[in-house]
Amino acid sequence: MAQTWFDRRTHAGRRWTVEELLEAKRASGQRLSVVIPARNEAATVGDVVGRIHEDFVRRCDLVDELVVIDGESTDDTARIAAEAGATVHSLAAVRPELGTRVGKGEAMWKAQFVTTGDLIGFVDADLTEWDTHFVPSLFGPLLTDASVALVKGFYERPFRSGSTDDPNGGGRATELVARPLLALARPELTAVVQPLAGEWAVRRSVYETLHVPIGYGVELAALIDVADSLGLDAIAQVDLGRRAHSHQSLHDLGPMSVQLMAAVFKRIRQAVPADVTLRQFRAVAEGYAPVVHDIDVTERPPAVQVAR
Ligand SMILES: O=c1ccn([C@@H]2O[C@H](COP(=O)(O)OP(=O)(O)O[C@H]3O[C@H](CO)[C@@H](O)[C@H](O)[C@H]3O)[C@@H](O)[C@H]2O)c(=O)[nH]1
Ligand SMILES: O=C(O)[C@H](O)COP(=O)(O)O
Repeated sequence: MAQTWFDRRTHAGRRWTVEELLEAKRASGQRLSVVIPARNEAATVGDVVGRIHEDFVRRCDLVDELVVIDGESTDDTARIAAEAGATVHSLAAVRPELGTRVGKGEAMWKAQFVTTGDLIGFVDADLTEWDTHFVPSLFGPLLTDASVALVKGFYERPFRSGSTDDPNGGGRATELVARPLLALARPELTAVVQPLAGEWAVRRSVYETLHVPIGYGVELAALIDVADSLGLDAIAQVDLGRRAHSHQSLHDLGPMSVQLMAAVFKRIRQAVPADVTLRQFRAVAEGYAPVVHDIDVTERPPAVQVAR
């Protein structure tokens, strides 16, 4: 099943020219939004926003809205993103009556209330090696095939830190958590090459029906829920080439992994507490110092169920 899907639904990047996609967009009358969730990404957000703005907002009208959801950054992320051409919304200012949780998924959920595109594409703000063709490549299957609801990007993932430069060493949470979880819980999704890719696109009409984990479970949840509700064939994947990002520390991937596991557990009807405590240990001179994380694994309801 997984291999059959892979053969049918895997596309080369740059398969469609921008002109072809502009034509498909005009013919279908659809509007496109690009959403960039960003929390303390002052070092990279200007490059990500600026280059997308230049290629697809200023030079042509492929992208109708370029939006950054600023997740309570304490650095200059919001100012830099606005200067580079994005419309910037602070997480807390979007539908404040709904409250605010800090997390990537929260930003992507709230993005639904400040965008209008029929198609929504997500791009991470911490990219250090990437290309603007990511954007048309992700929208290509949605603009050209009405049966596709969600498109995942995939790519080579180097791991670069200090003197380490391993061309395929990136994606620690992907390899140690997401892939094994899918192998156990949803084997039909194991042909998704990068299940955690932050670069993906979805039809609003589908996204607004999904429950959205407030943290890093957002990608796994969307994959599973779209496969369950619309079938595997509603998902496509596109080869984006190479992508590098700023790496989190191993210990910071612990809380992320709890959120990934919680999203999958909930989808196999395994009970999960609303708040999870993760306890890590650091060796110090006097012994071992515990580092305790309280992790929010709640989910937001489908946007269609939220009163406007
Ligand atoms: O509270 C947060 C945390 C992160 N982000 C942004 O989300 C993106 C990805 O976050 P990051 O912390 O860099 O995650 P990664 O370590 O890159 O995690 C990978 O794996 C995650 C789990 O699936 C995915 O959500 C990510 O997109 C994917 O890049 C970046 O633009 C962040 O600024 C927020 O907007 N709010
Ligand atoms: O997607 C992942 O697995 C996490 O973002 C970690 O990626 P990294 O190991 O390349 O930092």
